[in-house]
Amino acid sequence: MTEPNVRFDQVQPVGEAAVAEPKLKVRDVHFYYNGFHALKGISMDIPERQVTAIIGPSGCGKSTLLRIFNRIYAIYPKLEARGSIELDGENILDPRYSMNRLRGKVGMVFQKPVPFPMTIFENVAYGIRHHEKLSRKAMEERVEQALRSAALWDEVRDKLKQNALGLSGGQQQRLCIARAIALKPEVLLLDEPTSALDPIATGRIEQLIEELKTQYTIVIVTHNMQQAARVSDQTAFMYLGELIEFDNTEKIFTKPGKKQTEDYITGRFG
Ligand SMILES: Nc1ncnc2c1ncn2[C@@H]1O[C@H](COP(=O)(O)OP(=O)(O)OP(=O)(O)O)[C@@H](O)[C@H]1O
Repeated sequence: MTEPNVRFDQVQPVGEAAVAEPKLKVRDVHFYYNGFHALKGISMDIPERQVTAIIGPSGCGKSTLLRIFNRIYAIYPKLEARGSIELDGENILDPRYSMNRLRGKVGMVFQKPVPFPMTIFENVAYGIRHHEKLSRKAMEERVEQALRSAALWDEVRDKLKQNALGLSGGQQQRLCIARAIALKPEVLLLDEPTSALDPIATGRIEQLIEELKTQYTIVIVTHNMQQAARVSDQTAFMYLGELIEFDNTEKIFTKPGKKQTEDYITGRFG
């Protein structure tokens, strides 16, 4: 394993998508799975209250990068991240940045909806209780607000005490989004959030992403290039652990700057 010998403030982010006030500043990030070099010097600026999509062929490191943004890897031994990721100016990879604080600021929704085997209400309330002590009334308001933001309230308002596992796949995924939103995060990470859903449920989630970006900085990993083109403002194309190109989504899909990007979006590989 080689130690990258750089000063992070000297590393320039890739692409035109660099913005004046990024929410997340990623600088020379390397990631190792038990010695396997999975991310190779990623630098990018993720703009606030916009949707940034990460695309690329299977195994290129999309999910690895996304998971670093809330340091999920830290719960596993032998996984190691190098470099820096500043969230509002503070390096979240620094072990002194508390996990609890990070989880409050950066929410995550996974590929397969995984509601807890408890009531719909409790699914949303559970995480809040770990972070805050609210009165019953305040908790009810917070849960309702989260379910409304996730465009699920009207469908579940009369069955909050029913088990969440009885919801459809699309509803379960919106519940997982509500659960993440309930903690009032600033950044929302979505790891292929619609890959287990039918086209109608997918459309609802895409519409929801459009609405949520007025309040949250969203980063989405998707295999579906049409989806990246539809929902995102910026797109990052990765290949073999490297960030090849990062630019406005329209530019990436109409006039990519790199041949590898063009080959990928035109279906020549991947
Ligand atoms: N737990 C792990 N242990 C060892 N290697 C891993 C682990 N997870 C991922 N990798 C490797 O790291 C690289 C990046 O994986 P990652 O899951 O981030 O890719 P991806 O672009 O999200 O792929 P996909 O689109 O197939 O989900 C791959 O080579 C993968 O085999």
